[in-house]
Amino acid sequence: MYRILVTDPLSDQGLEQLTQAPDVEVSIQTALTPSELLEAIKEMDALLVRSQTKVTKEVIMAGKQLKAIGRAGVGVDNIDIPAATNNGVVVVNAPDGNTISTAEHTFAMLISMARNIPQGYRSTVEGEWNRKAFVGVELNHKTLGIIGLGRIGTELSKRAKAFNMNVLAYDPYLTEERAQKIGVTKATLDDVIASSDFITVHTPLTKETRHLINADAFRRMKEGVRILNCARGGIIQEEALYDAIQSGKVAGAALDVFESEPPGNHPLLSLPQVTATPHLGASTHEAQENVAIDVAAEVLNILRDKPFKNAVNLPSIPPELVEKLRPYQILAEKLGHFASQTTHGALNEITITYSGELSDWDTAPLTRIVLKGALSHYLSDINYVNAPHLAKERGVRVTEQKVSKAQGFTNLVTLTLKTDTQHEHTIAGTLLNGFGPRIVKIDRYSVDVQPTGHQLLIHHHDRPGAIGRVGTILGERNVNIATMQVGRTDMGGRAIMMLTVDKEIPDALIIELEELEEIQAVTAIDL
Ligand SMILES: NC(=O)c1ccc[n+]([C@@H]2O[C@H](COP(=O)([O-])OP(=O)(O)OC[C@H]3O[C@@H](n4cnc5c(N)ncnc54)[C@H](O)[C@@H]3O)[C@@H](O)[C@H]2O)c1
Ligand SMILES: O=C(O)CC[C@@H](O)C(=O)O
Repeated sequence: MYRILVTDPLSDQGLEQLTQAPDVEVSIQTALTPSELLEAIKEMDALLVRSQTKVTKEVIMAGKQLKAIGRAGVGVDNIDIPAATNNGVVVVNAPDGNTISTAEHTFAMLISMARNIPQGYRSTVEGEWNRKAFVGVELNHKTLGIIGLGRIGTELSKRAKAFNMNVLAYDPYLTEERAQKIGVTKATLDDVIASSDFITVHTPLTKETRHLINADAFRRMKEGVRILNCARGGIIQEEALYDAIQSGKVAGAALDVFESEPPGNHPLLSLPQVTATPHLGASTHEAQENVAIDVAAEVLNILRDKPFKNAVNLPSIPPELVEKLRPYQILAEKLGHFASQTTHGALNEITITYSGELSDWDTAPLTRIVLKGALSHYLSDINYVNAPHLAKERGVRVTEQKVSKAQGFTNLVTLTLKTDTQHEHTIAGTLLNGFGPRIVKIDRYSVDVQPTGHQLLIHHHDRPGAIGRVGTILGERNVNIATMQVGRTDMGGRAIMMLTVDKEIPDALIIELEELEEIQAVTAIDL
């Protein structure tokens, strides 16, 4: 039974798929204090939040069973992503469901700011009829500068164009081709700052975007510019905005978000030029239903070990690549596990070489799987999310190589592992069309081993009777040999046996085998 904690209000439709799932127990506890949250998270497999719950490192550490955090919305700045990654917790969001609502909200704020609708409303309900005080400006032919042309920025640009506005867009990832397709002018940040009548930000809050709009930026803006922030508090420096409004440089500001929420008695709210909403961008029935349904489905997929798409702390993989890589996942996992059980000493370095058809693909997801397997012998809490991080933290150098030729195979994955004892160990595997994964090389020896079940890797001297003696001892101990492979470098030299046996080999039997004169080392492997 999976236990899911929901700590912010989520739409009923989203929750329904959780409450009706036979393998899920849902606990809805909104408005928890930080210490109550630390207690409530203890036994939980997943946590679902919107933007109110602060998912700190302490919360993540307290969630000993935690596997997934779902954010019903886009921004994940209320979640400590590095802490989640380090603890192997997948963070997923619902990036698409509230795009239209937030773009519409931004546009609503843009028009209402241009026409002083909130101010006019307030004055009218207070009994005044002041038509002179609220003369506005048209949007027609004005320039809207959009900083961050992602999902919301793009939707907003369509609405602005419908109102005959010129749209300038700055986004470091915006290509000329995409700008043309959307029908906006690709601009530099300086251009947007200096040439716009309205400036709106639609970026995430990052190191680069924190205080992107600061006193210096306001100095370079047009007189009478109007500013919007329906993205994240902190992108605009609030004191600088206050000063720019007071000086007359900025004619109006429409804010849905603040550096600290709720903003309380914020100086900006005392200015008549400022209109504000309480983080309402995504607050429509449609958006809340969309994001809750999306994120609940994603979290269920994670818990049930099914594919999921919107992970924030895992690289996103295009669907066509997921399909291509899927058959290789088992091979990668088996090779990693094999390596973890047959490498002796502390791992210093692992090189993963992808050859043949694999050399043309993005193999980073396979590398995560190999690493998870290869380090699983040393680290109990390792998973796909934290494997690269834990490898780095342990000082394991990871290198990925691509080689077009695959030594006679269509594809080949080769792991070369080096330990602190200067021991170097190589394992190579391939995916045989129709037959699944095979280990085809162990150090210098060519083999053909199906990586499954209980196996014995025996290093021995190539002498008559060695194989027979191993077989006799196993037979006497009632261990049936299912398959056997022998490899040697040269006649009478070093050799290996790879046996698949029908049951787990006890330690005492390994010691007994190692006592045979021809045997150098015996390793039991479970795959
Ligand atoms: N007010 C709300 O209720 C509400 C609702 C939804 C989303 N949001 C916020 O709106 C923002 C945008 O959401 P989205 O879904 O469009 O995200 P998105 O990821 O689709 O778009 C963000 C864009 O910002 C660009 N960007 C990143 N760094 C930049 C920089 N330094 N300068 C310029 N551009 C930069 C990215 O390239 C990307 O195109 C996020 O901060 C999100 O949290 C707020
Ligand atoms: O949960 C909300 O309503 C806010 C969502 C919004 O800020 C987001 O980033 O998706």
